[in-house]
Amino acid sequence: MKISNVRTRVFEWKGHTVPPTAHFCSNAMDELWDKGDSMGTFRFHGWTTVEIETDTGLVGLGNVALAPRIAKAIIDQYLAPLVIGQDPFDYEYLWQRMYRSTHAWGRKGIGMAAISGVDIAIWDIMGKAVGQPVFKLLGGRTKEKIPCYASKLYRTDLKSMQEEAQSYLDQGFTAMKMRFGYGPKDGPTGMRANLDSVAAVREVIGEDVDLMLECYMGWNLEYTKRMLPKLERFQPRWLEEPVLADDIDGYAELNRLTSIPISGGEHEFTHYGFRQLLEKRAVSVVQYDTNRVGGITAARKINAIAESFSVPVIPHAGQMHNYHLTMATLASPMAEFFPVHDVEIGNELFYYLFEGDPEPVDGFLDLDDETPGLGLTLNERYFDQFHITE
Ligand SMILES: O=C(O)C(=O)C[C@@H](O)CO
Ligand SMILES: [Mg+2]
Repeated sequence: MKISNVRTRVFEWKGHTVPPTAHFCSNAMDELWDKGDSMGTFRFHGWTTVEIETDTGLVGLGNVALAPRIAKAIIDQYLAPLVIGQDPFDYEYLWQRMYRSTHAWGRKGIGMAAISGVDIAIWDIMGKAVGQPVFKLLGGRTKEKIPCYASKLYRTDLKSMQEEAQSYLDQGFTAMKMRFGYGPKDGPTGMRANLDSVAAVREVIGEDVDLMLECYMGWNLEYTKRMLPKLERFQPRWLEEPVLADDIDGYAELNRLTSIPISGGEHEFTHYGFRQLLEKRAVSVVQYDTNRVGGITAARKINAIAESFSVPVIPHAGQMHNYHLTMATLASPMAEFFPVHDVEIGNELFYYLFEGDPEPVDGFLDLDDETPGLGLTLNERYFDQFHITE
């Protein structure tokens, strides 16, 4: 079997979006004097799809969620010529071919995200070719079902956050993630507002529900050090991405300081990047996203390294490319789940573009043993609400 064609498309949402309010989610722009629309750079309102065809008529579907027009250009100009004419089962060779030939500029960021999209499509083809779900090629079923946590709870008024938290309890979730709205520039008042929001959510969910706290790189080392002792009484499951992804020593320092597990990796790339994070004991929870980190070929290597450090892997974002790895990996105890709702920050856009993701029932997801590949197709129902570039 040979790869005969690589088709990329960019889908940019032009439908209704819910505008985020001020202090919606702390993020890396917050420390600048002119924040402007600070969440602007962190919205995901576009996606690149990668459809890889074979001479046997199979089509594998991959995707990239970062900088979609650039991802498309990289795949069209650089990566497609490297995989066309090749056997998709030579996936390790193809990954190395893409990685090494783009090494001067591709190792991290959008170069690696583009490689991820191609790699995910190749794994989809392999599953379809042998008539097996991808998780069966990765180690098979390590759990009866995948526990998942509801991930939204952006900072709004406390009553709305409490109602939202209650709605996840009502749906059967026993774990959820909330976002902070304030950071170093907001002073003691912001610090108090951050603590009040955690207290408000804890008040509703009690002590027996896992609560994850997301900073999205909107804090700094000094601020985080001051926050950690104040947060300990809420017993969070983890504190996520407190500082910039590049400050690996900062992560390591924080992780040593506190009983709260520090999590990260959503903005890290390849097994080389994660080896560094793990060797430095910088994170207590690994959170790569398969469609950024180097695809399934890189993610499975990271899983093996993390297992050897006894660090759990709980990928960013849920979604099928991550769920298959989570199902096949004992070191992955649960998955993130973005609740389905109107398009807002863009995490939920996946459901408008793709079909096939399992719906959680009582806080658990399952994957079908009979659906070959990743089990994902394009959802044409909303195509008229996207600007589509071939
Ligand atoms: O879900 C996460 O971990 C994210 O970082 C999502 C991002 O949109 C910030 O909330
Ligand atoms: Mg995150």
